[in-house]
Amino acid sequence: MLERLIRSLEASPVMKRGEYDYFIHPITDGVPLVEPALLREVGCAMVRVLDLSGVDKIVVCEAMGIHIGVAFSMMTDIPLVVVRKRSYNLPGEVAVHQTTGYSKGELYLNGVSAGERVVIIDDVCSTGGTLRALISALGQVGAEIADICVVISRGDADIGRPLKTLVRVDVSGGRVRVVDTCI
Ligand SMILES: O=P(O)(O)OC[C@H]1O[C@H](OP(=O)(O)OP(=O)(O)O)[C@H](O)[C@@H]1O
Ligand SMILES: Nc1nc2[nH]cnc2c(=O)[nH]1
Repeated sequence: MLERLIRSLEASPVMKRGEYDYFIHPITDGVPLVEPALLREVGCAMVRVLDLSGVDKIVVCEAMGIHIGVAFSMMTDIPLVVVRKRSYNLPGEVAVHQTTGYSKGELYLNGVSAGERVVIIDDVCSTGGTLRALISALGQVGAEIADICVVISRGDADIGRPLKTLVRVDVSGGRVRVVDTCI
């Protein structure tokens, strides 16, 4: 089922961001372009693996969660919340710190209330810093996290909760290899 994703990942270029080996792929970077068939394949797989029972909202992070979140929201009719990298100073906004393998910044959550049931989706989990920040922000507003899924995992980050992954990759020697798939 994930043939397009697997084929395109194994053709991904890898570049250095400082010491970090960073792969470049349409789903994780939006470049050179995002094929609708690839986006559909990812969206359909996420619909199959995620537990959506009673879910009120989908939570994604700017920027590379957005296209996946839009596809998933249109397929499931569940509203989408985008966690932003700048503040809107709206009442109840929650700020958390994000650290990745190559960057640091702040994330700002709006639009989720206490008691709401959400799923988190994202393009990739590497150090887990982004997912831990999202989990912390959702905990601070009192939301219930029903499920979490990323398209691609690299490494074995501990996010303190179960994480579903469409494909696991190894990035070494300047290459991406798919080592496991969930379906
Ligand atoms: O597991 P981690 O080490 O946290 O890495 C994963 C995060 O890295 C990327 O986000 P990034 O903040 O680089 O921004 P972008 O989505 O704007 O490219 C990606 O979209 C994930 O959210
Ligand atoms: N595109 C891309 N995004 C990432 N986010 C965390 N690691 C990576 C990576 O290697 N490539």
